[in-house]
Amino acid sequence: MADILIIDDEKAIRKTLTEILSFEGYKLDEASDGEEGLKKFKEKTYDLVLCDIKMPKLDGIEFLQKAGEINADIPIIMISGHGNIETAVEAVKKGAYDYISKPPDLNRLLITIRNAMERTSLVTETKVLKRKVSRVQEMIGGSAPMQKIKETIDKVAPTDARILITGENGVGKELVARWVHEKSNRNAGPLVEVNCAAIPTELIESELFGHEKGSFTSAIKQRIGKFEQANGGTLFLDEIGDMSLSAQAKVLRALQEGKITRVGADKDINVDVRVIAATNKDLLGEVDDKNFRLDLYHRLSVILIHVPSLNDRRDDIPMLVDQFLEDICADYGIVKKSIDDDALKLLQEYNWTGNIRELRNVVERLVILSAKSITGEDVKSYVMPR
Ligand SMILES: Nc1ncnc2c1ncn2[C@@H]1O[C@H](COP(=O)(O)OP(=O)(O)OP(=O)(O)O)[C@@H](O)[C@H]1O
Repeated sequence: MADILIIDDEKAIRKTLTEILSFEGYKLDEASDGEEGLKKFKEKTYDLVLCDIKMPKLDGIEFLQKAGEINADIPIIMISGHGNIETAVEAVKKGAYDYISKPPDLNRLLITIRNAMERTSLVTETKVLKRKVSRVQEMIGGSAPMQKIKETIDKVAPTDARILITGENGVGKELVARWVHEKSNRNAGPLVEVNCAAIPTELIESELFGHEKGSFTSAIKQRIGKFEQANGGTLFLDEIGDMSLSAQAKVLRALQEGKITRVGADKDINVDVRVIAATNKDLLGEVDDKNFRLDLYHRLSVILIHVPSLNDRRDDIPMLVDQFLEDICADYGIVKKSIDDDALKLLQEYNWTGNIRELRNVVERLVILSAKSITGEDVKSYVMPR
């Protein structure tokens, strides 16, 4: 059932609108001036607002502007008296969905409300679709470390420099790699990803370099490897710290000579590939333990980008929460829920694993279990301290 907020200083108008709309099955809240209206608007996510233009304290136009800064997705319909049709038209230009005149005409009122709600669901649908077709997800975060990462990406992306991205699980290493590719001159070429930890040691060479038919028992047909697939583009070697020493030797050769050989073949193939690698391990420690080749480390780490854990960039949490709220509510096909300052503060102070997926899961849980506005109490009940 849709929630509507009526803001009008005339009690009689509020009463009439409430009667008509509750009869139609809407749930109503009332406010008697713009200031009270704004307070309610902040506390709860409405599906629609009906707002008078001329009111004490905060007038309709000011309300429209402030509400737009809080949540621009909620349609606002202005209620205009005789003397202020021009202002109502101006309000529509400034983003109001439409206006109705006083005294409200029943049919026009209901049709306008229904159309506005339909538009909201279209807007939500469009957002979901846009997100699905957009190539790379936005990298959220204005904290000092994130700003530095974004600056580094801008500087190094257009060069062909190899990059080693370090950081714990789920901190956004892959996203960094995607943005480097997107902002590089190779963005028309492919971005091919290999998760070195997920491939059994004995198959990694064939995965990276391909193989000829019959080169080993299960090689029933010829196969093109990831290096070849990434030709003209970028190869993202994720979890490089888990690669076997023999595969490391071959990767090193590919990087040194720009050539690869398919398993079981005797001729070389030239490849033009930019390599970006990522790891959650301390690679130099792995070198000390003789699990990783120092010469390969040097080849890969021309540029080093370290992505810090979420706990080391808590300033980004409110922005991430806001983005996740938007994404998750859009996925569920509901109007974006709001979150109050107490809840945000608790999330900002929480002891995270550092993995951004954990934050997303928590926001999803809060969206499912909380009312339209997520409060500090919700966080206390649904997000258990670890
Ligand atoms: N700055 C960010 N803004 C928005 N979403 C982000 C950000 N960083 C990471 N994410 C999201 O968090 C999730 C984990 O990110 P990603 O896969 O890039 O991390 P990773 O460090 O490569 O993880 P893993 O170590 O598991 O390979 C993804 O869904 C990603 O889109």
